[in-house]
Amino acid sequence: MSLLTLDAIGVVRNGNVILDDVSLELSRGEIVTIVGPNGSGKSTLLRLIIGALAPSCGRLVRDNHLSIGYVPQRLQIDPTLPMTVGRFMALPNRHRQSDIEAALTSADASDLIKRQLSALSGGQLQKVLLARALLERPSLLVLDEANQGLDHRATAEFYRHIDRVRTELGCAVLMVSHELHVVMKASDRVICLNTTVCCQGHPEHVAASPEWQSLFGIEARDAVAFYCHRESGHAEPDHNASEQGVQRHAEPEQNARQTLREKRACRHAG
Ligand SMILES: Nc1ncnc2c1ncn2[C@@H]1O[C@H](COP(=O)(O)OP(=O)(O)OP(=O)(O)O)[C@@H](O)[C@H]1O
Repeated sequence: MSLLTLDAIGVVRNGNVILDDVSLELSRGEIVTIVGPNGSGKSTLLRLIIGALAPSCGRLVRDNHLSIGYVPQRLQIDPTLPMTVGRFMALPNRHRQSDIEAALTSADASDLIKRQLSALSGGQLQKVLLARALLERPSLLVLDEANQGLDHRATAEFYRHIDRVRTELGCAVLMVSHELHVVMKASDRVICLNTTVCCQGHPEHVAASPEWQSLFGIEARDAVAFYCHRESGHAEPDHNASEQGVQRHAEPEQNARQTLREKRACRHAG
């Protein structure tokens, strides 16, 4: 059974359609990334999933045992509020000190436990937020641009950590990121959102799809292909989206498929 099912979800705010006809499913153990341009509805979709926002239409079904750990895009901290990282980790639910220390160590943030929250750098704060989200051992970890502020090396370690978390907890991971080439390599499935779901599937196939290229350009495709190729040692990346690897949802693409079928029919006929 899926952890989470969204069926034809729409969100309208102040007369603006922010999400339209969004359907998706999430299962335990998978890492799924939502990509899309600025203002395409990614954070709204995450807020809907964590229950901070109600859909205007459609159906959202959560598994009875679903528990969500959420790492927000940003956290406003009052600089006058005295609050150490250790204290912050114990809110709102109490945890054993040993569990807090283990979570911070696992997020490479053990040296921050006595520091003031308001004095952390952006990258340090993200590590602490991730550690706190994992304390609850969620069945779904939701990350909204959680690698913001991390340098190149810390970002690579961050995604290795997410992969370990997925294995250890068996949870699903749903994340949003603009670091397309890095985040896509770390994902099992990519969902390309632009108010509605344009296409979804295996990262390399999505990056090679026409919908992706019309949103992000050829350069983004090549950056992803190069990165995947270099990291995996695979043979030459396939720039032609395979029909198995990517599900598209745009009308022009249906026309393209039709043309493809016609071409194949011609080839067979010839
Ligand atoms: N309460 C609201 N009322 C009206 N419009 C809103 C509201 N909340 C968000 N929007 C609009 O919805 C659109 C999607 O916003 P959202 O923050 O979900 O996008 P995003 O894909 O996460 O963007 P970014 O990549 O820039 O973080 C934006 O145009 C935003 O201005």
